[in-house]
Amino acid sequence: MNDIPVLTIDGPSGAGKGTVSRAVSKILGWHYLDSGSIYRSLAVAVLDAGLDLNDVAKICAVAEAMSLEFECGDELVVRLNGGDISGRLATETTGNAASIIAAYPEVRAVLLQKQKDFQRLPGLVADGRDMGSVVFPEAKYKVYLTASAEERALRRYKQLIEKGIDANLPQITREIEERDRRDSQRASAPLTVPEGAHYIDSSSLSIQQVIDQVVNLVE
Ligand SMILES: Nc1ncnc2c1ncn2[C@@H]1O[C@H](COP(=O)(O)OP(=O)(O)OP(=O)(O)O)[C@@H](O)[C@H]1O
Ligand SMILES: Nc1ccn([C@@H]2O[C@H](COP(=O)(O)O)[C@@H](O)[C@H]2O)c(=O)n1
Repeated sequence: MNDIPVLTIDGPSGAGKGTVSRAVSKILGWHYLDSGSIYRSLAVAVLDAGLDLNDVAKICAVAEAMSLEFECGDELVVRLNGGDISGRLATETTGNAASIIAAYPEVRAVLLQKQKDFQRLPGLVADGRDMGSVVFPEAKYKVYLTASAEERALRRYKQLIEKGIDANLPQITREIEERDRRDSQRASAPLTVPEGAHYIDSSSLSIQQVIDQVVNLVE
């Protein structure tokens, strides 16, 4: 435990955690941890190595060996072992593989310290599934951000189309529901509303309304 303030924003896929966290971290002048991008980067490394997604020992070895660099500008730039993989992180293939390997407690244990290391002055905004429950349980401010599965699927669909990535709405809805089920039912660090978290349902809120609520919580 130290005195560096942390704001955790947890919630299911497509709830707006990343969008809101990036904006709030800029307003506060705090650092930003997109923990999902760490799991996604590992998924890219594992898929590139042609590993079986059930081979926990080899996945852990890849997680221990991988070097990740993050550059937080307008767009997040992520380098895996020196190579820019930013363009590959947003796909549903990467997200689904990330969700499968994230269920292994051994994998989570390897990635735990890499996430804690982001806690630096003047403060940190951390988004993910277990930020307020496991990685930063002592965080001063906690938010649980959600929205209906239909709304989240629609947001993800529009986001992928805007990025020029081929997308199919019924398939995305199925995948989001499957990911919700896997992330919230796994035994290790499941998606949950952390104790003391401020609950926001953004289904009918604009991005700006959510940002304002979160900033008010801290200020
Ligand atoms: N309140 C909102 N109203 C409308 N669109 C939103 C809202 N919040 C976020 N979005 C849009 O939804 C999409 C998904 O948002 P974002 O990537 O921030 O979600 P996320 O919770 O970080 O998802 P993941 O955990 O899968 O990375 C983005 O295109 C974003 O602009
Ligand atoms: N703290 C976290 C963050 C992410 N995950 C897993 O990674 C998958 C991808 O995350 P996104 O936030 O980028 O969508 C997600 O579905 C989780 O399975 C996690 O377990 N813990």
